[in-house]
Amino acid sequence: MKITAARVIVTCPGRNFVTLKIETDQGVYGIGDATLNGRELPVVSYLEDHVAPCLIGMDPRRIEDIWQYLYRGAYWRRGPVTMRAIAAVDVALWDIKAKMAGMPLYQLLGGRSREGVMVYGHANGSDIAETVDAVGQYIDMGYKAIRAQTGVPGIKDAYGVGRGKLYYEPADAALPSVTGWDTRKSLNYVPKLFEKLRATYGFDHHLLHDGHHRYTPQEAANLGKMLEPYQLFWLEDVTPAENQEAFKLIRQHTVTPLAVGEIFNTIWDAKDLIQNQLIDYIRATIVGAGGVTHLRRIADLASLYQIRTGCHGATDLSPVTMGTALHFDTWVPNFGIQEYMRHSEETDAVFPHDYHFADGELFCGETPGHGVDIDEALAAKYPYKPAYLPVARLEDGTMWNW
Ligand SMILES: O=C(O)C(=O)C[C@H](O)[C@H](O)CO
Ligand SMILES: [Mg+2]
Repeated sequence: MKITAARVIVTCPGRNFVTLKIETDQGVYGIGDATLNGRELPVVSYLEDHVAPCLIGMDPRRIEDIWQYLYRGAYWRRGPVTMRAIAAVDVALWDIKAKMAGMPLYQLLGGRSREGVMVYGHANGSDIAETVDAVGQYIDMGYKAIRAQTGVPGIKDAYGVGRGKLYYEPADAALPSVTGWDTRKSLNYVPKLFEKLRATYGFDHHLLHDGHHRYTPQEAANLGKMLEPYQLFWLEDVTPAENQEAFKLIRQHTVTPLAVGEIFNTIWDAKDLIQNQLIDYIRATIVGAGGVTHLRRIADLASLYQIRTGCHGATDLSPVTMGTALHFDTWVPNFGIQEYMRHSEETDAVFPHDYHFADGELFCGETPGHGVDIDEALAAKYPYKPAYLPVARLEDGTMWNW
């Protein structure tokens, strides 16, 4: 069996997606996602110019060997561009293998560990009152877990506060828009949101919050401590994770569970945090961390330390990643939760899929493969449109972490 073509499809049904389609001499094809939000085109070139020529003629059943060929063979290891390209190939090959086996992907991984996959949705508002209402709407829709982000008086466009309730999309401008940040104002305001949420809805639902890399380790520890009475499911990316020693300080001061990893690319980014038990949830996902083959290794390492998975699932991860992640989540023994930001109707139409939402959970389908396809004719109607993530500045103009 041989790979005959590896084509990259770029489409923008409301936002940009980069998709790889691998075709074989037996008529079976596989689909993988390679989207890198705000920096899409280098991955297109990496795949078209440097990966596709090597794949032609290879045996698509040799998933592990092809993964090692692309990882070791590039010499230049790791990084978001390389690892997204590898992820796209890996997912397309798992799709092919599962289709050939006539099985849904989770069966090849080891079979079902659970029926549905608990997801969390994004509730946001411009202030506490609006965010409390938004959380109520998610509770009414059946969600068991909700991430709450509020605008903060005096901060321009705080992270996580979108315009619509269900379809938040941060990459919204042809050049990066400038948002604001003020740690003092945020530390004064965010705990009040969770106080109000628990007073309004009680403690039956899981609540989550994303610090989006904004706080220093000391401020992060302070926030974690202030949030303890509200029993969060997790506090995410509360400080940047380049210096992983920083998490020791946070850990010493708070029992609020910590989640990190949506920007991690490999097991090497996560290894020290996992082995030192400095986090509770690992957020790496299929498209970011080298596909199913590599994410499985990260999850297995995490399981040794009772750390659970919480795959990134923002809208910049295409339905191909979401579908594949759901098969992964259905199998992985140390599953924690899956992020679920809904895609727009246009995106769902370009990527027909068999997963569905019910009662706060997502369910992968039983179609052989990962269950997500691409309608190429429809995709062609939505050409690539430059879109950037915002940047953040402090009041005095200093650049900060968005
Ligand atoms: O979903 C989250 O937790 C995020 O932090 C979303 C990211 O900002 C988004 O995926 C960046 O492209
Ligand atoms: Mg996040």
